[in-house]
Amino acid sequence: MSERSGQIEGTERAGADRGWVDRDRAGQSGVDRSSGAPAGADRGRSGGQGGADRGRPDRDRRAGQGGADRGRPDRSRGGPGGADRERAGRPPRREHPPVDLPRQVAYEAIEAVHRDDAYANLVLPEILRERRLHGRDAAFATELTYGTLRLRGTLDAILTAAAGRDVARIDPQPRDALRLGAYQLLYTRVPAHAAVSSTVDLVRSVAPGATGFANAVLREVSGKDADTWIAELAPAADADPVGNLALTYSHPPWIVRAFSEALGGDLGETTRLLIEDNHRPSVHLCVRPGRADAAEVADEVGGAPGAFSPYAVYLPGGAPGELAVLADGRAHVQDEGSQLVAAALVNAELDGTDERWLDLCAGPGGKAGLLGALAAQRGATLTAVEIAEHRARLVSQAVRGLPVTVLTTDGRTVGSDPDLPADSFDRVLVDAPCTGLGSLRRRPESRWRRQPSDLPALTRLQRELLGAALRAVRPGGVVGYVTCSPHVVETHVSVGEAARRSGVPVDFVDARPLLPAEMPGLGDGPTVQLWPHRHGTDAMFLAMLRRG
Ligand SMILES: C[S@@+](CC[C@H](N)C(=O)[O-])C[C@H]1O[C@@H](n2cnc3c(N)ncnc32)[C@H](O)[C@@H]1O
Repeated sequence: MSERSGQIEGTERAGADRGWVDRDRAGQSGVDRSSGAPAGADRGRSGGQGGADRGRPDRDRRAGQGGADRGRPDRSRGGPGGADRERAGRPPRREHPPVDLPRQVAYEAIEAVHRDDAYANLVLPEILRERRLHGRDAAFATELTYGTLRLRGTLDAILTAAAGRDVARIDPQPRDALRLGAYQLLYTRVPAHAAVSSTVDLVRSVAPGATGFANAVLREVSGKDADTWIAELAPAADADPVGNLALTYSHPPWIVRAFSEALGGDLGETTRLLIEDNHRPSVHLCVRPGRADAAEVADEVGGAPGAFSPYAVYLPGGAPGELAVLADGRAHVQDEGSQLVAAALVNAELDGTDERWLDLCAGPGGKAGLLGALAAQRGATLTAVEIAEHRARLVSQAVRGLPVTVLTTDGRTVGSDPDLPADSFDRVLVDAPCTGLGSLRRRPESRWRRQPSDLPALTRLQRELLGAALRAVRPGGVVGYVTCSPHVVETHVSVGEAARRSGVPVDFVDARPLLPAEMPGLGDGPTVQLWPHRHGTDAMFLAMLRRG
């Protein structure tokens, strides 16, 4: 038994070469802070959700929908909530056959993601806390939740075949239970009888009428292993390579196509990326320069210094928990790739003044935290702009004690807002709202939620924000354009269009020397694309521009 499978019951899996199962196996609460949503479509995925919101997107809060009235699953089943109901004078729920708690928790998290548009990395820790699930049980619940959500595409194809009808025609509750059951059967070492009987118990408790159906479908699923199902169901690789990869590695075809295009059509490398996307990455800390040293913090938290960023520490488990180093502001949670692209802005050479820095899309404040700490060391100040109020509040918290002014406004108002004068900043970062396709590892459901139809509005915003940045920067100053998406429309096309339309002279700066010298696989320049499978980071894109 491997080190990993020793941590939780029966999760060593079939198909190890596909990297389907989380490697770190611990509860993740490291919310990825490197991406955001456009104004008006802000899904608030990077925090700011109070406990009552159960990790649902902000639009729910704006619509005034409280958690309790959204028909969330009844937490009294098998948990402490039952006694609460009685104390509150409400009738106890009908007793159901007991469902073991880790699977119940995983089911509730998956259901909340699909029914309420919740984010797994926000809603799961909350349910774990409510249900007081810790240690191995919490790790097992996390594994089941993340794995089932990631592999939904493949699982649905298999369930469709096994059920003899499209999963879309199965009611949502038994459908989610079946996904959870099929995941255990095909991708974990949970014994088949345990996977089937626990799932049938679950279905009996949430959709009693579907119990027999679920039993029959799971028995059909259990008749073949994952590889055999995939060989039967995936389109032939030579006739439809994208369709084959999409089904085999559980990504929507449009995302496979986008990755392949960004990787120059190299399907071997695309495959490695898809495999990496199905792993859960470790949580990275950014140790703030001037406040602490990465090697010391690595010792303190039992982690390892990052491979590339001088500020990075890799945490050993999946969850940063209540680390002192986070509480006292010496570090924040941030993917190493995000650290590298923020630091690259500061590494670019400048002639003349170097005092006024601008972060035009700052919420929730990961890069502003690092830029603010670097500004403090260099005697500069940072203006951090964020359009969404709650995210601007997060920025203010993130930059406490640093020479940073937070403005809650539209970054496109450069030139008309007196706080954002044109031609005046020495360094400007545009960490643009994007599809977030570069951080699918951290958000298991997002590959199914994002749609190609999201692209036009996002790319328009990206171009407008980069145009504003090019107005804000002084002649000779530098602008860093960053996305946590490798989609070429959001990277090369957006940058090219914005530069062309800006009306100011702009030159590309080779971004590669602005990253650590030992970093492999940075391509031909002048832009840089980081990759999970090459660098262990999110797929951050960086273009560095100098205004003439
Ligand atoms: C990718 S996220 C930025 C992540 C951030 N730099 C960090 O490292 O934590 C993009 C942010 O831009 C904000 N945004 C969207 N439209 C904006 C606009 N017109 N002006 C300013 N901010 C905007 C979003 O609300 C979101 O918080």
